[in-house]
Amino acid sequence: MDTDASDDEVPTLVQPDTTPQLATNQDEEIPDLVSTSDDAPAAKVPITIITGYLGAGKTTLLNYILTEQHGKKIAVILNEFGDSIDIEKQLTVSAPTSTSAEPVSFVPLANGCICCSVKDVGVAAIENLMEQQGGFDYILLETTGLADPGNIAPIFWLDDGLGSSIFLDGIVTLVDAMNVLKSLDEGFGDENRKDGSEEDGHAHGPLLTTAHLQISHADVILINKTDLVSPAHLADVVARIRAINGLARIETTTKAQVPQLEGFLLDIHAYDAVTDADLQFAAKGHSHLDASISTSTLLFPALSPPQIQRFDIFLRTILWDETLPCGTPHEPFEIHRLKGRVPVQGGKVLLLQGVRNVYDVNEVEVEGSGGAQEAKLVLIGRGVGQEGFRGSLVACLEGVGE
Ligand SMILES: Nc1nc2c(ncn2[C@@H]2O[C@H](COP(=O)(O)OP(=O)(O)OP(=O)(O)O)[C@@H](O)[C@H]2O)c(=O)[nH]1
Ligand SMILES: [Zn+2]
Repeated sequence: MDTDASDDEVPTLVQPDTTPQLATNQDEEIPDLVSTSDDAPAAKVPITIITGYLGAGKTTLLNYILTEQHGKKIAVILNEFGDSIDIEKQLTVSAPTSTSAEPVSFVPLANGCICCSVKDVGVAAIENLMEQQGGFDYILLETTGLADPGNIAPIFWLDDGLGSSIFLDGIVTLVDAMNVLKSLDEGFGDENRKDGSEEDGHAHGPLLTTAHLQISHADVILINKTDLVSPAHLADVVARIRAINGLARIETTTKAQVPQLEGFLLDIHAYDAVTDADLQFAAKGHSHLDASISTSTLLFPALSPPQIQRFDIFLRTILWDETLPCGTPHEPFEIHRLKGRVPVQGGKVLLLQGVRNVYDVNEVEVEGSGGAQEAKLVLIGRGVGQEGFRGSLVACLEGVGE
């Protein structure tokens, strides 16, 4: 992809397979295991994607963040026009000031922030905007209510080698406490809704809705509008959402007022290091509370050095081919998010991150007894709770089929 910031074209949304970043299934090479120890280039601007079903409170959250004292100069980017509320309304009255092919409007906001709107978001488009307006510390991208973050996140989750001036910090999903269970069960008015019958004529199991996609990909989930529901209903909502996404941090809010911005919503670095704390919510095994999407955790012993390659084959096959390798029969599945910490005998740990078919493995040195710890691999998606995952992993690590 051309990342030249002077490029006049605003790129359209690109899929992982057209973007030379990290490891994708178009790049059949085994990704290098790279150390994270080398110096991170300074002054990269974090981008947080804010997603959520229609009316969940995305704009309310943006306004809250912008009016809080955060000491940051924030650029807000909306990837749609034509909503009648607050920020969106201002957009329609401002004149385009950009030289890019798509109309872009800037609106000054409180705290020296700006707001702009791009029809098609892309890294080069955003880098352009930053260059024109200058000096921003943070970018918030509000997606449309029916957006699938699994299509958006890989665009911003870029290889360091591309030298981008922005990096994906995290995905925040707003959920409407009153309506979310209905959205999960019915997917009303939902363009991403997938039920049993698909083009290939196979049944793919229970209904998958936009609400599922937005929850399964999230790093932070705000269950908003708690003033409209009873404590019992709220408890049901929390349990259902935790069953879908065992990795995200969950907070309940009214008017999207989070207790803390820094380190909770902003600057969370959800796509770099994987800490034990990041994996603490994901219980052993998996839950059946939601029929469509679940979180499943695989625990296994530290790898021996020759098993690193075998483990990578396992990862590549489940993420790129959506099949279980090493001779394991399985039902259809799809993986939305993956995180893991996998110790290797001798004191290294593999830190794993994945979104859809894009993944990254970082090998880091650890102090002390890294090799003695148990490995933990957390998968979020459809069909990830099936027993075959464990058998396939064990068979691959044993070298079956080599
Ligand atoms: N009762 C209640 N209303 C809320 C809460 N948070 C937001 N709202 C209201 O819900 C409505 C929708 O909120 P928005 O912030 O516009 O939601 P959105 O996700 O940006 O909506 P779209 O952009 O249309 O998808 C507005 O009228 C808000 O004032 C809350 O916690 N409780
Ligand atoms: Zn909105």
